[in-house]
Amino acid sequence: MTFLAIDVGNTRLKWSLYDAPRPGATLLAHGAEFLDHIERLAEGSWAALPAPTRMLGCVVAGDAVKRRVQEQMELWDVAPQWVVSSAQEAGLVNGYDHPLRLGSDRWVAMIGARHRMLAQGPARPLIVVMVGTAVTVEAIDAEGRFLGGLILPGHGIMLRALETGTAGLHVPTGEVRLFPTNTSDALTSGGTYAIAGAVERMFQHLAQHTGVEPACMMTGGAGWKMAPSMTRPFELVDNLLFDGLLEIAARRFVGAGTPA
Ligand SMILES: Nc1ncnc2c1ncn2[C@@H]1O[C@H](COP(=O)(O)OP(=O)(O)O)[C@@H](O)[C@H]1O
Ligand SMILES: CC(C)(COP(=O)(O)O)[C@@H](O)C(=O)NCCC(=O)O
Ligand SMILES: [K+]
Repeated sequence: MTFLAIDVGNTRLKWSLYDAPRPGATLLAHGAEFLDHIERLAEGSWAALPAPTRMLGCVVAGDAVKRRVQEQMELWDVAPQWVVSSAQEAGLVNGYDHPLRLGSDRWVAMIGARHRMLAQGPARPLIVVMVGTAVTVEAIDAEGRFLGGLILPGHGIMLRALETGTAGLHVPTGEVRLFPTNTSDALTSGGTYAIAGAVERMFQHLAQHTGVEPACMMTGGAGWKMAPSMTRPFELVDNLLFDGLLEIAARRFVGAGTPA
């Protein structure tokens, strides 16, 4: 009983194959492709995989990209299933004005983070930071209620916006510095501290709202870039999205959780 989890963001498709659709399942294979290279999957890294029995994914890159991914999946006899954010799922309550409009990647990452925290100890308020194409900073209270979150441009978008909006900011990538003294360092540090500052602010909001010091988890392709610049203790998790997809899959594919 193999399970394929797919996360299609605005930059890359990430996939993981497990031996079962349940938390703690054994990872059999994994990979990532830029969206331009999706058409390589069926004849490339997916060609030699054991056929997945179940699949669950989340996609925020639009319907055209979703169709391109599903075409590659025709290699196997497995029904594509995509998570849609809902009012509640897997112990989490969605506080968004319109729960369906919340990015499904955000919802799934929060579910993964909440269960990861519960597996480690007692429930606490939780900040979930996802550093991908965009950056999201979510606040969840100790009862599992998603209170709301921030959306910011990621490193790449911030730099491109400054490059296209000005005449004098076409420079190579710099270093993060406390007091940047050249344009490259000023841009790299500005972007990094914009994100770190947003996380710090959300941390304060949640601490004040709940009266308890929140836990903090960070994930996403560019999470490692942020790690040295954070102001609070946090756990850097490889891919919270896959943790979340395993939680949802275990509930959705009931009876399918026992490894073959
Ligand atoms: N090996 C890598 N390939 C692509 N992007 C990377 C890599 N390492 C870090 N990044 C950074 O991560 C961001 C993309 O992260 P990712 O989690 O793939 O985003 P998304 O989920 O939005 O597709 C890019 O903006 C890039 O700056
Ligand atoms: C905020 C996002 C663009 C993040 O995308 P990503 O960086 O993971 O590619 C995505 O979650 C999205 O399109 N959300 C829909 C709007 C919302 O969550 O309010
Ligand atoms: K993402």
